[in-house]
Amino acid sequence: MDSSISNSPTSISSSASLSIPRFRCFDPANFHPPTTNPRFLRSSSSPRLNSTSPTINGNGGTGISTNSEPKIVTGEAGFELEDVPHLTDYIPQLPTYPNPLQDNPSYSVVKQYFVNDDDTVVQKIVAQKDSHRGTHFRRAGPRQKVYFESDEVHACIVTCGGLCPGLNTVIRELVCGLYFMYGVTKVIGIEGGYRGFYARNTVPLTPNVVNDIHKRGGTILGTSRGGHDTSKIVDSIQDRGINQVYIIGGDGTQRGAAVIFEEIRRRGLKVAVAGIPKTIDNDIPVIDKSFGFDTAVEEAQRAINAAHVESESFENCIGVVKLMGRYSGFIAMYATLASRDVDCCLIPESPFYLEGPGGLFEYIEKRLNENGHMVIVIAEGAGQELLSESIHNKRDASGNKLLKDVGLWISQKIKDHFAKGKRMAINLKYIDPTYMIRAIPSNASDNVYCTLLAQSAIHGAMAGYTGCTVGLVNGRHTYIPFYRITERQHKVIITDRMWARLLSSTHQPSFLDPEEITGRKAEEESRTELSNGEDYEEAVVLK
Ligand SMILES: Nc1ncnc2c1ncn2[C@@H]1O[C@H](COP(=O)(O)OP(=O)(O)O)[C@@H](O)[C@H]1O
Ligand SMILES: O=P(O)(O)OC[C@H]1O[C@](O)(COP(=O)(O)O)[C@@H](O)[C@@H]1O
Ligand SMILES: [Mg+2]
Repeated sequence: MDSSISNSPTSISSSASLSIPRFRCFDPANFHPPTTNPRFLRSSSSPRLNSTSPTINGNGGTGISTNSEPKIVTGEAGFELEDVPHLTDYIPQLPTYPNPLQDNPSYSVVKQYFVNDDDTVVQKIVAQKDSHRGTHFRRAGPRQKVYFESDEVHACIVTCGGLCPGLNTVIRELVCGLYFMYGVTKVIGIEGGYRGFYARNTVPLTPNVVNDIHKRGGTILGTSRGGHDTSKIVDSIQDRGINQVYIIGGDGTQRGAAVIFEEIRRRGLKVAVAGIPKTIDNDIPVIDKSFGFDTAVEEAQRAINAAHVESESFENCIGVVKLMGRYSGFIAMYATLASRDVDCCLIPESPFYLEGPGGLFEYIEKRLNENGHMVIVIAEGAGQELLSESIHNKRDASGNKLLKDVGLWISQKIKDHFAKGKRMAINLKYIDPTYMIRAIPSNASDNVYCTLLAQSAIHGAMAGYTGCTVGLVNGRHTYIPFYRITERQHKVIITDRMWARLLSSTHQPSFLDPEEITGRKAEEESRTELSNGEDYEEAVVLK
């Protein structure tokens, strides 16, 4: 990267200081969407960047964009930056201040502490000789200039959706990071999720208050589903004089954060909105892995171990463990791979069947005959189509489909099958640790991860970035536009090598006939081509 190029938001707000950057602006006339992805369709008729903007930042210092269409900047060799919104996109001429970190004794020893404003992180790291450089995200980290003075900041933190190990650590590190890195003392907690903005009191958060909370599971702020009333939430933000909003939650929460950001932008408020993605299911795309996931997988080992001990101790015994995973089976897959005691892992992405050749019952009988016991791990969203006769259309307050209890269902089906005609006398021990794996404090490595996520969010908000979430991409912290992580779910790809590793470790049947496998491979391949390798990339990030 040419170091003489200045693309900082500061240089943008003073158009006189603009230098010629090597990034080309988006040119709709020459742009051919590589995919049917809605973000491209949405913006195909209108420039995503001010066409006079020569920099990778904000509004380019030349005009105010009136909506928040994706900010895509293209460059040489297929380089594409999916940039995030900046406060200067809709509030020009914002003053900047030197980053107080430069006077912080702890950080003064760091050689190059501030991140270059034009640093980006590539999404697809496996490349071939002639590969296009592909999608990039803005690198997270502290900037030399900030858009808030320390005593001007009034931050709030909210946690939404289901629990996940590490929520308290993120809260702690947001409070401590704001306080110790940027001298921000006004931080409040919004209680009980989104509805807390307008229906509950707030709690003042100081380093003292949050000092020990990372040792506890859950969230000290409470959480909820539903209750997202955008205008009431933004009214509350405005009335309370909040100017930095830190929102910790999953895909639903980030969708909510995106509309809050749009409303804030519409009202022209100097309020930075930063998301921190939370999902125990690891179902958020783009990012390497969500915080708390490792902790959950580790805790799941205890349940699997118990199932193994039980099943080993009784004749023809089957231990069944149900784990979380509504639409994505990552917890079940990783817990299975880690344990080595699991004989069969069933996930939502891999349809299975019970009866007949190649079915689950046949496999169970075979394993019991060979080994006298077996362990089955089932993700809560697996096999829901088999329960269809009893499927209802109930949804939770956030609109998520309520699942039937597949653990109980499959346990009963197995019992009935072997009881029928006295086929085989079996024992079955069903363990449902569902909430136990998410209600615990995060482990050491998740704690460090949470710290970095919180700090990235703070650096971004202080630097004026908004309307984005922080996320680890190929081991680097980045700022990712909201739409990018809410547009689809991250799922296990069963034609990928990781699932093959699982099949070869458990020796379970794939439950797919060869024709189906070929069909699925072709489907995955065409999806990979269409999306310029993004799905493939998503599938491999956890390898
Ligand atoms: N499309 C949406 N628009 C606005 N708010 C949403 C949307 N989807 C979910 N939310 C809100 O986000 C919060 C959390 O969503 P939920 O799906 O329960 O959990 P998660 O964020 O973990 O996926 C809820 O308060 C819900 O009302
Ligand atoms: O019973 P609850 O609290 O709705 O949570 C159950 C759901 O929460 C999850 O753990 C995670 O879901 P979210 O990421 O949407 O919070 C799912 O696996 C599970 O279906
Ligand atoms: Mg969700």
